[in-house]
Amino acid sequence: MSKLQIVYFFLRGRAEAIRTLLVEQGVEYEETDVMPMEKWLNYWKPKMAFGQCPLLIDGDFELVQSNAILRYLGRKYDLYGSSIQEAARADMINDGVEDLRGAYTVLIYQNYEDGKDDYVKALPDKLRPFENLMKDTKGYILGEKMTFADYNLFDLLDIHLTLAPTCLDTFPALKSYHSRVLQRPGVQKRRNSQNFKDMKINFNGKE
Ligand SMILES: N[C@@H](CCC(=O)N[C@@H](CSC(=S)NCCc1ccccc1)C(=O)NCC(=O)O)C(=O)O
Repeated sequence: MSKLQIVYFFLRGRAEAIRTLLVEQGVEYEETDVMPMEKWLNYWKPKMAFGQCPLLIDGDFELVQSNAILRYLGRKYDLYGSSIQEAARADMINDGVEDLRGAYTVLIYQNYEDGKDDYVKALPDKLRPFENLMKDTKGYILGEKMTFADYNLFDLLDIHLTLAPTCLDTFPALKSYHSRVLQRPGVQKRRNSQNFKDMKINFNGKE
């Protein structure tokens, strides 16, 4: 049985939630760096359905779109709740994560110097919905068991704590949630790995 393979840039970016899920679930995987840029542009990019990575290779099955990859792994490793309503709640929150991740990506790659102050000022209004959604849970998005969406929400909060270290200070549920996920043994295993420590968050080094 060949190992799962992640094809992406050597950075956290849109693959970190995937890596953390796999490490914590005890699933071994190999990582393929798409660089140098010539290799990305001439070899890997043309292979990608939408011209972008990450790509997950699972035997003869290949999947792009980071959220589709997370949902696939959620189904594969029983990280998608126990009912259609629970699955839908995980989907809803993951879609909310994607909305904020998209805004973060625009800031980082298109408007960092001029846009950071306004982004950080507006951040509480973007985080409050997550605080309201998480304040009554028993630990994670669906209660006591992690879901694929928890790995994405955790990564989203984590990269925002780098951007704005006090951004969770007025959101106690999110602050305790972030710490709770961070302290999970599998998450610690990922975070303490040299591979994680060597990776920037974003391609341009801005964070
Ligand atoms: N909806 C997709 C988006 C994937 C995506 O944006 N991938 C980026 C990498 S992830 C990311 S946050 N990209 C933003 C900026 C960036 C550009 C180039 C290299 C690395 C990062 C990519 O493949 N860029 C290279 C290219 O388009 O030729 C998903 O969720 O997987």
